[in-house]
Amino acid sequence: MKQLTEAILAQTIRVRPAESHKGTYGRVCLIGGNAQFGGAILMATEASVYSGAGLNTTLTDPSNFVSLHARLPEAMVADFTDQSALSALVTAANTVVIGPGLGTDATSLDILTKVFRLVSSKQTLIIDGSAITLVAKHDLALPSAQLVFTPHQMEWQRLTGIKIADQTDDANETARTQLMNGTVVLKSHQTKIYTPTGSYLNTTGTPAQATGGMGDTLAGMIAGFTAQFTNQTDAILAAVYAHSDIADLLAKRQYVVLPTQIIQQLPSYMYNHQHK
Ligand SMILES: NC(=O)C1=CN([C@@H]2O[C@H](COP(=O)(O)OP(=O)(O)OC[C@H]3O[C@@H](n4cnc5c(N)ncnc54)[C@H](OP(=O)(O)O)[C@@H]3O)[C@@H](O)[C@H]2O)[C@@H](O)CC1
Ligand SMILES: Nc1ncnc2c1ncn2[C@@H]1O[C@H](COP(=O)(O)OP(=O)(O)O)[C@@H](O)[C@H]1O
Ligand SMILES: [Mg+2]
Repeated sequence: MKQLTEAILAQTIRVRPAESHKGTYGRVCLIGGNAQFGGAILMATEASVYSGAGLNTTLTDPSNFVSLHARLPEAMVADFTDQSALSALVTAANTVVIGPGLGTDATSLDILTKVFRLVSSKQTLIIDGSAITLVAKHDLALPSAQLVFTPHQMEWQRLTGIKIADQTDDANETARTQLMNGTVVLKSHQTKIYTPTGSYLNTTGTPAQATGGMGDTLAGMIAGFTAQFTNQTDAILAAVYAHSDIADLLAKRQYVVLPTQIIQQLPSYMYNHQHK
């Protein structure tokens, strides 16, 4: 297993070409946030916007529209039960993220299965949070997209049946290949990334990060990075490294690091680590 180093940042974060526009930096569609978990999709969306994705649309429960717009006027919104909006927005996206705060009821399952039917092989699909739990519970067939699962250890246990104590590198890599030809970001205090071209250990991170919404934020960062940067594996690795590296920097002076504080740091952090 290779160790992730700071080199992944400059390798991935390019200097923006002058001749460009918002479309150059990718379209992200984020789906989640039921009436109870609106904060999760808000944080994922904010992370994608602050990572620099050119156009961001959030499909969520309408009860989240006002809070999302009040915080983040840059994002567009639509009702996640609106079939025609879902179809148009998912189809137009480069990267789709589904699951933060989606919930696991019948409506959530219906939205997830519709999204699985809509995505195609050129799109990156990030499956997080409730969406992982739903795939596991209903044994859903996976679509042909560039798949990225972002489970914590219990979500990985639900998906693969491998108990947390038995989640060794060999077992995880075998489970990944049985599941799909995509990437697994297995989150813990030492996050590991299993990709079709190799496995990586993240070397950044702090217990100051152990707070609700931290994974939702990572899912949004992975969306923002994959939408903008060409090499999808590098984009995922750079997002994982940056998410926890920013937390490490803040934790030098803070007891706890909030997800939204990491998000606030993204534009200056990426400026400092772009390709020279
Ligand atoms: N502000 C919002 O809107 C927020 C909304 N959220 C949304 O809520 C939805 C549910 O997601 P979830 O992760 O909160 O719940 P679930 O899937 O039941 O997993 C928890 C169980 O797993 C266990 N566990 C074991 N190892 C673990 C590990 N390494 N990391 C984490 N857990 C670990 C853990 O063990 P325990 O804590 O009991 O020791 C517990 O039994 C999802 O859509 C998410 O996006 C949240 O993001 C919060 C902020
Ligand atoms: N002790 C820790 N050390 C380093 N990173 C941690 C620690 N605890 C949690 N994290 C990170 O926080 C995130 C938690 O993700 P997740 O459990 O999905 O949160 P949520 O669903 O509440 O947003 C992961 O990126 C994980 O690596
Ligand atoms: Mg989570």
